[in-house]
Amino acid sequence: MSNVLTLQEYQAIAGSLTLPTMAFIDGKFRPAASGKTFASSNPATGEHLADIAACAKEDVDFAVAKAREAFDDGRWSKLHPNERKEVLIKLSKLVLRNRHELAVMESLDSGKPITDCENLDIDEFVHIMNWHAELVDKIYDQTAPVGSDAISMIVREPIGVVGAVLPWNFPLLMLVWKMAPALAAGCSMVIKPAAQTSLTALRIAELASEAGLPRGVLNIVTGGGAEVGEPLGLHMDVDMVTFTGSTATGRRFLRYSADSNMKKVVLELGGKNPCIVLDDAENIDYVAQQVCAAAFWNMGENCSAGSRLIVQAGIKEKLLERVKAHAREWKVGNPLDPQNALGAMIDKGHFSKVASFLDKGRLAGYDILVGGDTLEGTYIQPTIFDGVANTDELAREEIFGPILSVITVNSYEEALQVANDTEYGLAASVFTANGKKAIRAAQAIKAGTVTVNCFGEGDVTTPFGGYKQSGFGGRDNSIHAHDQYTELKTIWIDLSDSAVDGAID
Ligand SMILES: NC(=O)C1=CN([C@@H]2O[C@H](COP(=O)(O)OP(=O)(O)OC[C@H]3O[C@@H](n4cnc5c(N)ncnc54)[C@H](O)[C@@H]3O)[C@@H](O)[C@H]2O)C=CC1
Ligand code: BAL
Repeated sequence: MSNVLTLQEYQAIAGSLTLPTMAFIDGKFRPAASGKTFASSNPATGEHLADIAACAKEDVDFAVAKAREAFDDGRWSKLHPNERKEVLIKLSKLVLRNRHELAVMESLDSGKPITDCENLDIDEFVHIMNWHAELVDKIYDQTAPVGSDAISMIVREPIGVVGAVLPWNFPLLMLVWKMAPALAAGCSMVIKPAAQTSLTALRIAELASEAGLPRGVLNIVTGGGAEVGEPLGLHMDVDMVTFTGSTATGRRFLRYSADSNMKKVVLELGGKNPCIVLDDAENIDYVAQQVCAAAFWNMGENCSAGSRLIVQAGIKEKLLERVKAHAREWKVGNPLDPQNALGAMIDKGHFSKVASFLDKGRLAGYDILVGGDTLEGTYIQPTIFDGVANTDELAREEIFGPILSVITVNSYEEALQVANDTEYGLAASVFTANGKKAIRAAQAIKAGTVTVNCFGEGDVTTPFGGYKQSGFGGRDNSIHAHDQYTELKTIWIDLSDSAVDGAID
């Protein structure tokens, strides 16, 4: 069932929103200790949205202290799993009750199209939250096969205080990817949303409190990367940091960890993902739709965007004809208008970066099959460049915009070689009617997720993360995500007759 309203209804909601502006620490909205704020604006219109607390190290220290206090006294970490589950499911219900408000807030803050905010971000938030909540009272610990003279229990304990540093491209979704498993496992959190997109994280924290999440368990500290992200990464009392964002910033978190308390670090980073279409692919119209979705969905502001189309020469002409037709269906414009599939780029700086790749493509003399221009404001046309070599800058850099580079290959083997010729390894898609080739390709491609005859990222049941410089230390989603917010402990109990208190009369 679609939950989408009309443009007029969304505009009315936008006009009546009360936007959160303060950090959320120890169960309360609070200004930054310095009293400073930063301006947050609507990327589609440039209009001022809110002045948000510009937090810094002392706010991070306060939030971590409160998260630690909450963790250590067990108000959440030691609750019966069933009680944690109930609070998180209540949060999901509150999200659904406030869905239109949250969807509009997300769209205004990020430039994302409202239909995606409604049908993807909100629905997935709820689904993922419920899945992890439901998991925690159904999983069991283990015992090891150590013989009859001992019992050896292998138990999982929540890891402690988790710092999460989030990107701006999927504010709600990245929040729940981190927050659902960490909270379900019993951790306390200090979360730093991207400065461009703080609003929905703050509102979720408020709803979580309404759902019964004890104070101090979920803290949202707003502000810049250097001011908030860095002190969180360097903090001596944070047990783990989970990060999604650029590879360059991810690298910093490894250094922060090494320079502080060797906290666990999980990184979900960039991608330059291949979409391989082999000569024997069938249902070309569907393949073309998927190629476009891979390249253009979320304005290409997506770590798993299929930004390299690696096509075998024999099918190229037929495929590109359909790809061009489908690319033109991706309407760009006002994110609040449900007619539009693409909204605005996140900010002027990022818009200029993506636009510079349009210039580079023109200068390089590639064939522009579709688009190639910016539109008034911070909009970029879905663009397809043909004739790109895999060694060219467009095929190597993560552009994070709706630009597809077409690379032609002559064989299956060449397709795989080109697909793997990248520093990244997040995701890949392969289109072929030959099952054996599909499986061999999926095995050969060095990427965390390989989809066959479709584009996608899996779902909450499947781990998401990268090989090579696309990821480090763990995965989002699935039971593996749950596990990474826990420590493994062995408890060995000696039952032998010589054990201290073990003799049986
Ligand atoms: N993998 C992904 O999902 C994402 C990839 N990117 C890529 O990164 C490029 C640059 O975008 P940015 O927003 O600058 O990404 P970024 O990786 O710098 O930002 C992500 C998060 O890290 C924080 N951060 C920034 N500098 C930090 C520092 N020194 N210490 C600690 N935290 C810090 C930011 O405030 C934000 O919360 C994009 O063009 C895109 O290619 C950006 C966002 C998400
Ligand atoms: N596509 C979900 C993860 C990301 O873009 O960062």
